Amino acid sequence: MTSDFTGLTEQEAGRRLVADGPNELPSAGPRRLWQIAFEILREPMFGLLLAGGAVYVALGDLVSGAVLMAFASLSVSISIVQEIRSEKVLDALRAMTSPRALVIRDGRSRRIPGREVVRGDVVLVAEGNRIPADGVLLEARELLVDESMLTGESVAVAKRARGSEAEGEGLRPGGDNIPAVFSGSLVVRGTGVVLVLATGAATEIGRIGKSLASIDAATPRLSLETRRLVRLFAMGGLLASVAVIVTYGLLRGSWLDAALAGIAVGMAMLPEEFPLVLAVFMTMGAWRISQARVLTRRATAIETLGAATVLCTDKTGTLTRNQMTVAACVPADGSDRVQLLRWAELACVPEAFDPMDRAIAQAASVQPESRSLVRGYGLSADLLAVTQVWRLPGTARLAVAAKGAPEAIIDLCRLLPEQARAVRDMVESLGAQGIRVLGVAHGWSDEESLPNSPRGYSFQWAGLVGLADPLRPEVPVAIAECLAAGLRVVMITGDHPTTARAIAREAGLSADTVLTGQDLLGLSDTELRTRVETVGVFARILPEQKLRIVEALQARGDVVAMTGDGVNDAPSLKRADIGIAMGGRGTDVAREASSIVLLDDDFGSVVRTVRLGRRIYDNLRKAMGYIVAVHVPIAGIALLPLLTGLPLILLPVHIAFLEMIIDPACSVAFEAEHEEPDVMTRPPRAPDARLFSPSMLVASVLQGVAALLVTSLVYLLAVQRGMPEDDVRTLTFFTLVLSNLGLIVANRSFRGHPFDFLTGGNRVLLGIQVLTIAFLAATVTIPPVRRLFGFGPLHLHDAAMVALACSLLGMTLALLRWLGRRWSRTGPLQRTGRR
Ligand SMILES: Nc1ncnc2c1ncn2[C@@H]1O[C@H](COP(=O)(O)OP(=O)(O)OP(=O)(O)O)[C@@H](O)[C@H]1O
Ligand SMILES: [Cu+]
Repeated sequence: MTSDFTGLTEQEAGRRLVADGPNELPSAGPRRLWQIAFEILREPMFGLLLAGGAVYVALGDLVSGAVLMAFASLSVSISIVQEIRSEKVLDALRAMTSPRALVIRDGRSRRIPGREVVRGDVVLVAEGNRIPADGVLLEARELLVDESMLTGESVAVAKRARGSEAEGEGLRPGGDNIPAVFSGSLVVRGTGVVLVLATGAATEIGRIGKSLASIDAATPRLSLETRRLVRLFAMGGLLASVAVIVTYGLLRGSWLDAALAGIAVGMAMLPEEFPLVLAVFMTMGAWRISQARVLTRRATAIETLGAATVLCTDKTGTLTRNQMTVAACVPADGSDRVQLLRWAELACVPEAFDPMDRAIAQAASVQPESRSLVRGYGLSADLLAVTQVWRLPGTARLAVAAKGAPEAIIDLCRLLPEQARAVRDMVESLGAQGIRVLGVAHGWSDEESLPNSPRGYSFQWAGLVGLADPLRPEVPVAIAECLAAGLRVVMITGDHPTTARAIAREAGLSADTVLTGQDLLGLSDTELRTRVETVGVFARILPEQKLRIVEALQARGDVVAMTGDGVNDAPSLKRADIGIAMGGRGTDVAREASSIVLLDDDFGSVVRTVRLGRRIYDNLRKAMGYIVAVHVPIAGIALLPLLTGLPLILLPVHIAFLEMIIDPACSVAFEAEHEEPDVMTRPPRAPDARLFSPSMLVASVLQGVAALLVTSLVYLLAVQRGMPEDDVRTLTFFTLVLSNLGLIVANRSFRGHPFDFLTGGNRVLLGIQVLTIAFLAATVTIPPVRRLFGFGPLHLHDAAMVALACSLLGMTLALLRWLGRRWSRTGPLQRTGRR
């Protein structure tokens, strides 16, 4: 049918694309620069920096005021650059999720992004597609479309081809049997050829102004958890800062100094890094995953992936290549291979792109003839067979051909028990070699009485056709990796149990227990729940039954990842904790129901994504742990002088300096951290494990307290030795900055070597460490900078003291790490998921 249309030329299409604009709905779109800037300027940290600057100016210290302003604008610029980068990433991902359209241009069919469809394009639509634009139907074959998106009416409507050139213009959605289709509606069944009349905002859906949401950027659980913690810290910071201003003002009388001290405390305790880190990790994570040719449609997927305990995978196309060849033919008695293949070919949908049909057409190598299709019967839940009725040249009667699951064809042919047994034996022996077996039947019919079901014809057995579909080469390794990572892999297929088992064995799955769709019917939900624990292969499963399997697994506490591609898979993909759609083979419906799309349908990508998901989650925890830890000594050193009446150390400039290290360290440096050696050998994280678990908070606070103790020790010793205030500040601040670097190192790896960034393990981190030390050196060697920070000279024995203190801290942190690891090996941290 496609050969009847030539469509537009590429040049013409290009011209129209420029003239009419892309086929997109005006959406919220990417945020503009000023919006990003405005959001950043609303951050309380920026307000504190400004207030600090104002107080310095009021004190007559213009230089410090200006420096604080400079820090403020620097941190705003960094944030803006970061945000623009994330916008770009999200934009690129959005473009990839936009549905594709199969158009005919220059007489050839080509798959293009939906946004490039133009007026006048000829688009082929099939079951599972979203209609990319408004248009009139040139052809329609059993076409049924769901227009609920536009009409709110949930019953799918039938469509027909237009009767004349004039028909089709000005039609509105809704109403049965009209020859027009509309952008955003969904093909539920059948196929059609659409001539596009309107695109983008000119479509019906564009006029309503609805948008097809593509990426859902929400991270409910993580962001909720983070928001709660931020609120807690912010309240604490606010209270502390007010308390400081009041007590300082009352005790020492100088209210401007009091304000500076209060602002410093506020800055020290403000947890502005949490949301920053979450945003950076989620966008960078989506980007990293897209590098593995996998698209995340929901940011939550990254989080959930690491917790998955069961992976339900389909067989054809995911574990196997979906490249079929006819590997065996068993014709009926008195017939031959040529006749069998000829009937098998007649049982195929014309111009099919189903690999089975293609393989059969190729093996049959039929000559073109002037046959015409009279009627077709598709696969249905109660009859796994496809039947076609043809008018052939030279015969008055109609030829009927059917092919499908052998049981279904046996049923259609009403074979005698012993004949049926012989067929089943043959199916078993072919299936045991991993070959998919189809039964073929043929018959003749008289014109007048075409029945509503294939069962209404009288069929003769034609034989069996075996199709080989080899395993993808990467599958056994990928499956072994999943198993090592504590991820049980279960096959769910529509194929025959014997074939399914053979392929499962080859892939390295446990195939000892096979449950069929028939068995499933006889099981109650409770029985199924106990059975799913041991079943490795589900065979002859109807897509609708997948939902029951997913629910049974979830009822046992499993976190289920599940692959799928068909329209009927959508409910189970949606229900699964992580729905994985095939980007190449999959329908738009399946994609929209999934949280992850594999762009090249490669099973190996699932494993790579699990691995990345675990790494991202690990790094997120490390970053969050570091942020908690580092604020303890900063807040402590800001408050200590106020409690003891000793000289003040930290002014807003110092906090700004510290934040300049902390921000990039916790976001980009931790994000770039490489994976733990055991990412894929440890069991999945418990599904209810919190990002901020009490044990993690305790560990971080302990680290922070260690840093605070060491820094206070230096501070108190310096005071006690009667050093001038500037010298005390220098010593203390140096210790604080170096402890900060120590805390980064201590948190960057759970198990790996903490110092391997020195050898190139994490360049970003190395850069940050080097810059920090350089800047620190500048604060004592360049006199104006030194004055700005209120530092004295750093003598050799002072430096030795700092070094000593820092080594002490290093040892304490190493001890804490060791203790933490021991505890996590034996203690409650070692969770293996509910099983
Ligand atoms: N185009 C077709 N022509 C004839 N029979 C078909 C066709 N498609 C499917 N069948 C029959 O229906 C059965 C179930 O098909 P279904 O598409 O549900 O799963 P599958 O392709 O076998 O495997 P998987 O679920 O792993 O993708 C097939 O095993 C086959 O016997
Ligand atoms: Cu901070």
